[in-house]
Amino acid sequence: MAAIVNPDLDRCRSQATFDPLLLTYFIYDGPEKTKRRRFLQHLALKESKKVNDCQLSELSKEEQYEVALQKVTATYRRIFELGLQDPADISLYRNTFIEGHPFAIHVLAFLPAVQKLASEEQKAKWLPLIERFQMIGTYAQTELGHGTFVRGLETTATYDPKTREFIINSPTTTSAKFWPGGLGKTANFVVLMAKLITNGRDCGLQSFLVQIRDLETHQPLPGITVGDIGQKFGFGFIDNGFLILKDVRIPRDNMLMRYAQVLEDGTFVSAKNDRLLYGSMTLIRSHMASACGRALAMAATIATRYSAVRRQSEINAGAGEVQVLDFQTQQYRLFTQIASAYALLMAGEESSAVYRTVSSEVETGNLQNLPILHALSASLKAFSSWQMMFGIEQCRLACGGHGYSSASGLPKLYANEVSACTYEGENTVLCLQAARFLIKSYNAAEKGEQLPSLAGFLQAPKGEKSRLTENLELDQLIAAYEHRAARQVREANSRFLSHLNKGATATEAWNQSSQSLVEAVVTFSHAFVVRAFIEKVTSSVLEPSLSSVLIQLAQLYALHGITRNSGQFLKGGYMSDHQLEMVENKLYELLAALRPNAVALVDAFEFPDGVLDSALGRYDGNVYEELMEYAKRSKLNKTEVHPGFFKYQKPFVDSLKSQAVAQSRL
Ligand SMILES: CCCCCCCCCCCCCCCCCCCCCC(=O)SCCNC(=O)CCNC(=O)[C@H](O)C(C)(C)COP(=O)(O)OP(=O)(O)OC[C@H]1O[C@@H](n2cnc3c(N)ncnc32)[C@H](O)[C@@H]1OP(=O)(O)O
Ligand SMILES: Cc1cc2nc3c(=O)[nH]c(=O)nc-3n(C[C@H](O)[C@H](O)[C@H](O)COP(=O)(O)OP(=O)(O)OC[C@H]3O[C@@H](n4cnc5c(N)ncnc54)[C@H](O)[C@@H]3O)c2cc1C
Repeated sequence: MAAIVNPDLDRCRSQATFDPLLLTYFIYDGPEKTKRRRFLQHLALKESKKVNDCQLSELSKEEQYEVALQKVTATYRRIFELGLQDPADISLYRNTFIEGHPFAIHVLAFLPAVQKLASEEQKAKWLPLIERFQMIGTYAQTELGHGTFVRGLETTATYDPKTREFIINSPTTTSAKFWPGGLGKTANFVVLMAKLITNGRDCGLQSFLVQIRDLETHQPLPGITVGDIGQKFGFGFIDNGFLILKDVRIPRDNMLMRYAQVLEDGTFVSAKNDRLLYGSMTLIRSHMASACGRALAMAATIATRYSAVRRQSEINAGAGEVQVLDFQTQQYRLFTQIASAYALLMAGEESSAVYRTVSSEVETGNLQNLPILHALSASLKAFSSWQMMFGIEQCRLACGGHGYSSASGLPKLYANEVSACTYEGENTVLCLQAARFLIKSYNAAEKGEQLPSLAGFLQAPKGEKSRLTENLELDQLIAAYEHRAARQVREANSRFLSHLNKGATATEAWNQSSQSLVEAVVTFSHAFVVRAFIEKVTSSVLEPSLSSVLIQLAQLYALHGITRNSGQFLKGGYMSDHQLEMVENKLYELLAALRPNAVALVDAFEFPDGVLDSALGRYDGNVYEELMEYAKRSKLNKTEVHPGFFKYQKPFVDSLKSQAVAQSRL
């Protein structure tokens, strides 16, 4: 029997001015893909329940690990049985079946690292085993003492030409590998980043395939000390681990030799470009805007549906309590996050497309656009994970007290997803990487050189004024963001030069201007996202009813950024006070205009309830019933009287009672 839908939520749905199904097609690339998506999600949820129906977030870390392992093995068993081949189908099926699992780094980093860094011969030998999970691996780069500064890694791989082996060592406490996902208990292989030493010479960082556990007994091999790193902020289902290597010998052939090689006599042949070694990091970074957009879309769905169901306080005295979604402050909080989710999803599509283009160029030996890909993937990874982090928290706060309950699904979403600000490169550090590209491009532009299109905005004439009017022209919104970015890059460059002129070395001057550089990179990414959002909406063939709502959403995204950073748009008189006031007024108008469409905008993401895993975000809006059920399931309710009552509480109360009696007798 179909569940009765909460009438407030039902009414919100009926108020929509567009057909959400058309928006779903727009998000997921047409009716065919949407149909397939629904089919796979339905199948995955049904089968997942059969394997184990418990909620991971209700379990201890050890239990989470075990259930996640049970589920991920069942997932892949089914993926093979179903014959799924398309990576998009596989990740959709897996991510619906299970929210997270210990094979994540095997799939996301170990496999791509071998694909990218191994020679053809090595790939032919290892990839079939890796793809069929006969080898399960992780990407072991970070050490206790170094994550960011990769050149500072201390693990050594010393070549012994007599035996044609590398001898791997962790020479110091800080050289222990630390953090790799799946290392603690799951992996039997690692792609290991280590300093290559051959013929007595340090040849810098290289990658090696190292077996760490026996394939049958799973015991660590001789010379290997390995384990889990313990409780974390989130990601309880992944066994991030540590690894210490002592005189571990691997054959010469286990160095991943696509780009650099060590010959049998120990001669080192260097790569055409050392940075190719960082390829799997770039791959993940390039796809992270989409992943962040998805996470924010989940949070926005939960908070928006709940805000349609939740009634509290009156706007007009005596007229009854209103849906909290009717408060302008709530609309501001939530609609700006819905807009951000869409913006990140579109920007993610764009950055994945850039990744595909540049990586196929790299495959043919053309490295010309590698710096562009690095700058874009690094800066967008940082920007989108920061926006997602801030956005999920806004959604959680927008749910009031119930947002603090695990039943809302929001605490675990935040705790898991916030790690994206750190893994694959700490955000600030990645911004500073992108800053190198922007500053170089800026100086090239000053010399009148042609710039790649990504940096083309730096060539815009200075001293322009904004021509944005009440019509909120989309080209003027892009122009405003690109003007702001160009100005921030120029200012950061001036700071850098002024420190140089005062006698600082280049690296000191860079450090003294680094906050300014990071801010410039944030404005650059923001401009990229605004452009990607607007271009995707305007270049797609859409029903007018849908197109007008998406344009409103893109305008809201852009206006929100202007009001939050108004100082930067006012600088140099680019925008006038009058324009800024107009922007604020228009933003408030857009909130009211989007109100009838809010629920449809999040419904269109089509997150199944089983994926949202939230009492507040249920499609049927039966929030209160589910919250009560959730409370009743609390483990503390298993007994009417907790044993702690007799162990601690009663003796304590009784002791005070007898003391009081004793005192009253004095
Ligand atoms: C459908 C398709 C599906 C596809 C699937 C796709 C996947 C989908 C993904 C979805 C995800 C959701 C699920 C998540 C689950 C959990 C996952 C958790 C995973 C966590 C894994 C990790 O966490 S794993 C460790 C990552 N650990 C770092 O991330 C270290 C940061 N640290 C550095 O990255 C370097 O250390 C740092 C700072 C650059 C300095 O390195 P350094 O000192 O050597 O370099 P310098 O600063 O001197 O720079 C020297 C020159 O190299 C240039 N350059 C530098 N990097 C470059 C590069 N990558 N490419 C090109 N060029 C590069 C630079 O631009 C300079 O160029 P120039 O000189 O011309 O300016
Ligand atoms: C959930 C999770 C999963 C992970 N999975 C893996 C994995 O599978 N494999 C793996 O190898 N690693 C993994 N890591 C490690 C991760 O990649 C690193 O933690 C990350 O790259 C940050 O490096 P760090 O820890 O050394 O931070 P640090 O660099 O020590 O950062 C501390 C502070 O110093 C600042 N800082 C550092 N250097 C600079 C600089 N040059 N300029 C300005 N500021 C600077 C940072 O901005 C930050 O504020 C994982 C981490 C997490 C949290």
